Amino acid sequence: MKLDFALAHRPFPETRLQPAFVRVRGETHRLTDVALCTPRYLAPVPCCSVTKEALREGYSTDNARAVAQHGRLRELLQASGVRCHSLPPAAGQADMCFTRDAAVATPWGLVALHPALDHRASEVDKIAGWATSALGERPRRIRQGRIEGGDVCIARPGLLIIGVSGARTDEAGAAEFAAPFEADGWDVLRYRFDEHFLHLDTIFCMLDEKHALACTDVLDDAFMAELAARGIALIPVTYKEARRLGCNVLSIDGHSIIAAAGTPRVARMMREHGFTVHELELDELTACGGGVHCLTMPLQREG
Ligand SMILES: NC(=[NH2+])NCCC[C@H](N)C(=O)O
Repeated sequence: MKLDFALAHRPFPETRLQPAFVRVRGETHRLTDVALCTPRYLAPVPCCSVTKEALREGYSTDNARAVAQHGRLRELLQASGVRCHSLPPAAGQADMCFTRDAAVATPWGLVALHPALDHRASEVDKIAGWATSALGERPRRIRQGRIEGGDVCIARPGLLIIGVSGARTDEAGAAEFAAPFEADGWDVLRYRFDEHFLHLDTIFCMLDEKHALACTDVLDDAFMAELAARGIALIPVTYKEARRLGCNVLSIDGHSIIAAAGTPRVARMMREHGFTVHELELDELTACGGGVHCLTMPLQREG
């Protein structure tokens, strides 16, 4: 763990006394620490299109099976050299296993976000309290508008992409989150899309600094041109694959990728591009609208 973070660059004086344990400067740098929350209380809340469809098809959560699937994700992360930190699950917090959404690690420490839905917003105090006691890191809090972590992509040092559907993340939330990045000279790209797609990370996900999975039949051409202008090549995922969370993967280090099983064509394309892909059966979780990216809150990446 590096503790020599340049404090002079911190735009938040109130966090100056905190150790810089939580820090991510690029979404695909070597992951060393991640926060997970076991899906003991996972339940299908009909708040996103994928979960609504699962419910229409008769899905109900088998929590023992969900916990076992999640346990294999944890084992794979640990086997990949990633330290896993556990957020205690709580009854009534049906989506809390999707740790990505309530807080995000930035170059300047952890930021507790401002989710749109009540049951997701109630996760934030828990995570902020946990970060303070378990990690010794008091997060900055977003108070304006709405913003959820699935819409935040710290693509690489100097480039932040924020998904703005107006529902889970809106302009005010995006602006407050982006302010320190902009102050530090980062290029901030806002991508506005329809709330049907829930979060940016269901249709766009970085693999390394120059490659991303992208639901190219959904993303608009202007956004794809912006990505191309920044040297990011897109591996095309279809709409149906994206609904199975085929776009929603975790890059361990820019080479090794963890993906939910169920979109073999996407896994094959990633392998053809030279990535090592680990596929995990996670159907209890994907039925509730989240894949590997949503299930992981990176706390620290090298670099
Ligand atoms: N980062 C993500 N895509 N998270 C998925 C969250 C799914 C969860 N059911 C919700 O609607 O909030």
